[in-house]
Amino acid sequence: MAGDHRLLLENARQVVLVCARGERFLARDALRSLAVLEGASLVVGTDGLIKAIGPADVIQEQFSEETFEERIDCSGKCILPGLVDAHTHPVWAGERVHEFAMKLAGATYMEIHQAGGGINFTVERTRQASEEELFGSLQQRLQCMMRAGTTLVECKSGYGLNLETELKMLRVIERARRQMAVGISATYCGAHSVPKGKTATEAADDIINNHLPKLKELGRNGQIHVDNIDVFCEKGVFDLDSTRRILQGGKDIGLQINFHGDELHPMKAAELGAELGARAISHLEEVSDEGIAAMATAGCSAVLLPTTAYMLRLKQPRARKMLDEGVIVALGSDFNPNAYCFSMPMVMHLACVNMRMSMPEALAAATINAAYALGKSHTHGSLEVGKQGDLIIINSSRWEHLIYQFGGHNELIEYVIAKGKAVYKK
Ligand SMILES: N=CN[C@@H](CCC(=O)O)C(=O)O
Ligand SMILES: [Zn+2]
Repeated sequence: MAGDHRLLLENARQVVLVCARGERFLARDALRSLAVLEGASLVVGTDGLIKAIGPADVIQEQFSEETFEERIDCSGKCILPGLVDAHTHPVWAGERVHEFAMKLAGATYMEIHQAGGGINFTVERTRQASEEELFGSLQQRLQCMMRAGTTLVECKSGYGLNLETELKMLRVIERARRQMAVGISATYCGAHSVPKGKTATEAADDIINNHLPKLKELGRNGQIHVDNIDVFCEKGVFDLDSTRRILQGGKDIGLQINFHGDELHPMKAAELGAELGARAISHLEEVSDEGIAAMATAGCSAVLLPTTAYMLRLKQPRARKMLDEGVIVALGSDFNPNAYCFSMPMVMHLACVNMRMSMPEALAAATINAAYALGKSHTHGSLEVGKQGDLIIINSSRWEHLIYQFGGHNELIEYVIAKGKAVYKK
């Protein structure tokens, strides 16, 4: 049914704006409490953007003569921004549940990786998979993420390593970006592992001389849109020098730098990222004090991944130190065959319990700061007039239940809305 506006959400107990003054991220004292309206309504226009937010009686008065394609009574419920997942690997084929058993029995991530398991195992299966098969599984995975409240997600390639399969993965991500309601930030991660038969230097040369020029060409003619460049900077994978060359090459063709660093060993990845103007660095379990300070000064966000430290029983990244020093902290699910988790509400819960973040810090990290990590916080990550109408409605009178009820999001989330249209309804 056509209307003057797309959606009216009426009389919510709480509308969690997250921020209300056009902030591009929240850090330090701004994280003490989030902007929340009580007894409020929200309007999304036919363009999918938020048109108005305010006290329920004011909105009722202001829009009394207008019509809406859909109206939802939110009495007793909370409205929050759609969640932003700043780090996922959702395109792959094959099964690695057997590796979970190996890890439970004591094997480390790197022992499995060096024995040909881990990323390289998934690379072989993904190379063999058809584009159709990869798209089908990606679609299902993204639907599971949306069901858990995610409306913007970063999606990496990186299980191809050769140009042919990396492009196949990026085409699959591009198809999802065009066809699905969820917002996607696409990341080229051809340096996720050193392919068999090559050294890290040879792999870096191949990426710089062959992969990046092809990406530039495909981006120019509108075939594939890639936002970010990623490298797994790790002992036994890509060293600091190769990482630098690849990231700089990506930056030179206009990509945002957003890479894996200081996960299993201290690599000085944070220092490198700050120097290169990286938008984000993920993991950081082993980051140095100097690296934290450099990231804070450079406005380089830290994408923390509580599922990884939990599943691999690693030491937790020092979220408190980063927050205290003014680093922009974001969160991601790290969905991949090693960390099989679709749920940002569970990620926020783990961040609170295991990394000692507060609930406002965790929600900001999973909304405005995650959007910042993807270079999209001017359009996503908070409920403000002019931003995209991506939001969730939960059946609870306080927003904190979304974090508190561990694994309870399926019961709590009543609607997931993207650009003002319900993409999930309980
Ligand atoms: N650390 C590197 N990459 C992934 C793991 C990928 C895999 O094991 O398949 C991560 O972020 O956790
Ligand atoms: Zn990752």
